Amino acid sequence: MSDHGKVALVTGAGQGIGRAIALRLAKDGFAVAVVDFNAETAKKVAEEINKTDGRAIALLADVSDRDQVFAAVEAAKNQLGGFDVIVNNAGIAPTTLIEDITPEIVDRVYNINVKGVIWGIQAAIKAFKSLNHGGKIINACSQAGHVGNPELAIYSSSKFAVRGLTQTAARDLAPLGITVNAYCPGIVKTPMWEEIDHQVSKAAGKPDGYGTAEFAKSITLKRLSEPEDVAGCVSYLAGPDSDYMTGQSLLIDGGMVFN
Ligand SMILES: NC(=O)C1=CN([C@@H]2O[C@H](COP(=O)(O)OP(=O)(O)OC[C@H]3O[C@@H](n4cnc5c(N)ncnc54)[C@H](O)[C@@H]3O)[C@@H](O)[C@H]2O)C=CC1
Ligand SMILES: CC(=O)C(C)=O
Repeated sequence: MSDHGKVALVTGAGQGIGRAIALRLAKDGFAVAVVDFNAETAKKVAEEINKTDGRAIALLADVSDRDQVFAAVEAAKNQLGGFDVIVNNAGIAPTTLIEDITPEIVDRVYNINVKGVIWGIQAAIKAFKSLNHGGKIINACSQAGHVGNPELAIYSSSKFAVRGLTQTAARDLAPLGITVNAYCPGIVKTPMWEEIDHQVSKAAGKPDGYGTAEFAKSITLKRLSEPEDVAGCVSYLAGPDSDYMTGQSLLIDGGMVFN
């Protein structure tokens, strides 16, 4: 309970990695705003936290909509009594073969994965400034933001953008006492990964599981990761032990990519 009394907001927290992060930050002592565009799953995760020792509220927001992100941060600040950490976790990952990419798919992925992070950064700055203190901004990147991933051109490029945003925001926001870092998972067992495996396997004319086996060949630690592996890294980035770190995009991918 090292961060008792602090407030964190996690987007895309209704399932998968975001859910694990919300549960972990609650365990660390944060009051947590569980944000998702799926009201039902967000409510379930908040209830899960409140049933144990934690404190959480569920908020509905589509991160691609700037006004909704600002409203969610404001609601978290008012209802939970502060604002210290934002985790811009929400993202989507449709497979995109280069020749089939359409303007619609580019807009959909960039509106959520890139603009959603920008709106989250801006909304957090506004909240930190109104409270006269700094804070921590944590963005979802990926190993796919370090190396181009096959069949994921638009997704991979969106995560390269998140890495760039993280570095620039770190430089711009340091004078305000705000640190900005990102986490870069490899293959995490979530509904997102299940769908990628299905699409990649189907495109290769193989049964489900083929895509996972292909990607997994490059995992040094020889296992896929659990959402909790990622949540542990985010717990560190949200807590005081990472105070002297900014602009970093931490690989937590079992050794798929080496810097
Ligand atoms: N699963 C994986 O292997 C990896 C995931 N990541 C990143 O981690 C983050 C979380 O991924 P997963 O948990 O696997 O995904 P997921 O698809 O299992 O869960 C994503 C959650 O975000 C929500 N969401 C999606 N679009 C939203 C929007 N516009 N506004 C609000 N909420 C929205 C969904 O409703 C869902 O609850 C993403 O940014 C993803 O790119 C990075 C590397 C690997
Ligand atoms: C989905 C993703 O970000 C991967 C495989 O790194």
